Amino acid sequence: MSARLHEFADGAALAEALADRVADVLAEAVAQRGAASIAVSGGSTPKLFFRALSSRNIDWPRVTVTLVDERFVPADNPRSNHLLVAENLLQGKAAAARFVPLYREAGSAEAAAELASAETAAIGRPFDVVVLGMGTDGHTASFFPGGSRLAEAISAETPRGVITMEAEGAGETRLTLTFASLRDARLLVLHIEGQGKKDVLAAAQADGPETDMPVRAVLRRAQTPVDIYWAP
Ligand SMILES: O=C1O[C@H](COP(=O)(O)O)[C@@H](O)[C@H](O)[C@H]1O
Repeated sequence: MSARLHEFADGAALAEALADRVADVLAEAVAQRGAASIAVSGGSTPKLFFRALSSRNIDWPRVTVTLVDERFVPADNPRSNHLLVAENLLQGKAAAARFVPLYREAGSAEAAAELASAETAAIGRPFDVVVLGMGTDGHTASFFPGGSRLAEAISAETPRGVITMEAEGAGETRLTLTFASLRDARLLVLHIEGQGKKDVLAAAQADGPETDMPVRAVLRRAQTPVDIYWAP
């Protein structure tokens, strides 16, 4: 599947443009279907974008926000993606959105994944918007090279849902939406910043196994063309 590259002078310009684009797609979904959905990533990259999107004038009570992936930690943990979203996206106008977390206080990460699978399935499919990030190791979502369930996570045969992932570079056990949950989003964005990640992207766009750079699964096999948003 082809990708389209959108380049910006800096992260602030990217954040505003991406927020405009995402807000347009969410508003259109609300107008056409009465509801909209977005799955976002964590990490250090999306903060400015989250703040820009939170100020957009859309019908937020009709918007459901969830996460592409999460660490198996409670929402008050500084490494929680839920916390990042709560502090930066679910603010201002966007505080009225419904948020579906992936972490649950369940007995195990597997039990949490089952609960999160059921609740994310109820959001409706496909997602209107998915915003992915990428690590310098070529992971996206929690599809980590060497991950314990990587083959299952990126298989086209694995159903939509949330599964657990353990990997050396991941720190905590992860909860991640499967590839099938992400591949057909109406707007599928890969948001990366910095020359280092542009170089990683170029490597991912070259030949090689998906298991070495799992972002390749999305770049090669997503049903929706990937919109790559990049700033230095
Ligand atoms: O572990 C994660 O990392 C990626 C990339 O994060 P960044 O800090 O390099 O922006 C992120 O997309 C993913 O959601 C997160 O869990």
